[in-house]
Amino acid sequence: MTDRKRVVLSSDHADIELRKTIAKHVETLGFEAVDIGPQTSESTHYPLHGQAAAQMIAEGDCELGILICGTGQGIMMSANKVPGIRCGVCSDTFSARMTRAHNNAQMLSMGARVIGEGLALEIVEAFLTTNFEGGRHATRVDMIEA
Ligand SMILES: O=C[C@H](O)[C@H](O)[C@H](O)COP(=O)(O)O
Repeated sequence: MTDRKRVVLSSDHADIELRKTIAKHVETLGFEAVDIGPQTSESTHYPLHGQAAAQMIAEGDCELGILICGTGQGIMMSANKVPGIRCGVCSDTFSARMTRAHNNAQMLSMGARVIGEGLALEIVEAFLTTNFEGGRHATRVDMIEA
């Protein structure tokens, strides 16, 4: 039995090695990494993977999620089609903090062809270690959901 928050990870073929490196980093930060693949770099379709990961959050299997595709855009759009999911694409740590603090995003998306590994790991840490501030931001997030 663990009380660590579960973080689902998925990607398309753009960079499965970056996803695996991030999964290890997620564990070192004290979270449980739930890496749902894919396991090979064979060309695949990002909507499948964005939707599968988002569904795990929507169903309560995981609290947070991290997605990777070439730009972070397509897999983010796919995740955001799942009701109740808020996923932001981030290429900087400020945005990663704010998408948690102000938007209560459960999912972070990044572009493996946009940023390098070092920055990706810092963005992940900023995202996972920031909490939603609530207050006026909760009113706005409720408006998104409505
Ligand atoms: O938003 C979409 C992502 O960037 C995909 O990773 C990208 O479109 C895949 O392109 P390709 O099939 O040329 O590797």
